[in-house]
Amino acid sequence: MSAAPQLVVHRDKELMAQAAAARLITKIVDAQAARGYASVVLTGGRNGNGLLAALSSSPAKDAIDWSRLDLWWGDERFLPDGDPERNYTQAKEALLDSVPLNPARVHPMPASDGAYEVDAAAGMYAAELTAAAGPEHYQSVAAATGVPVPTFDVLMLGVGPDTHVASLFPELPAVRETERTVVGVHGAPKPPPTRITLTLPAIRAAREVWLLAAGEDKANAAAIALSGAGEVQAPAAGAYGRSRTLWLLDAAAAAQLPRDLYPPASP
Ligand SMILES: O=C(O)[C@H](O)[C@@H](O)[C@H](O)[C@H](O)COP(=O)(O)O
Repeated sequence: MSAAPQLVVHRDKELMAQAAAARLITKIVDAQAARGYASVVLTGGRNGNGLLAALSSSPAKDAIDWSRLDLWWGDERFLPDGDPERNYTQAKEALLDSVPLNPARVHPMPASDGAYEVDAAAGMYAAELTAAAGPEHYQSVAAATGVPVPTFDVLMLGVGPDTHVASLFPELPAVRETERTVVGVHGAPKPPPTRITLTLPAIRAAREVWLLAAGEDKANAAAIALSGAGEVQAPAAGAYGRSRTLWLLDAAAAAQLPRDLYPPASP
């Protein structure tokens, strides 16, 4: 488990998106310089898509070799391919359709109009993750499950007002999962009710986990998750990386943090 979460608070959600995009560009460029490729897990939601849109408009995006970037998803709404509510559809619109990615390295989660119902579809994605976990990933076993997954350089997660991350909602079965890396979700409180999600063991295989929280509707969730709540009651509290856990907030989302947690450099 990484050390205590690091917090960075930005003035507002627009600046948070821009600064997080710049941070991601640098992380990807550094990973590609060090290992020849980078592996990133995207998140759905307004903050996640805001970051992608900010990245799309950044002149520095061309520093990334898009052909050597592996993209995965932390969760997906189990809807037909192309549905505007799918995280993959929204990521394509925000960024992916405007950069020269290698399609073989982009791994959307299965859609509901494919060959599998949601639980089997989740199993297929778990198998795809394991197949991608080559020898250089040998150490990235999703702890507790024993199942190999790729060594993600950065895994990003939006944070819901109820402290959910990916499609891991408080008290539902998926947040308690310790055997599998990807599961189907039924009856999610955030529509649509049927989803696919990485589990906490898979999330924790990432080198770095970045949690994105902007807006006053996230203030209570951030305070709960960062004040020692349990991961079943507050899934965001269980989202941490092997070497770094970074909370990227705006001032509104940080408003209820205990003063001793509020980073000194914040505006
Ligand atoms: O499928 C989804 O909806 C997301 O993956 C979900 O986990 C999202 O990131 C949070 O609900 C925060 O969403 P907002 O950033 O829109 O508040």
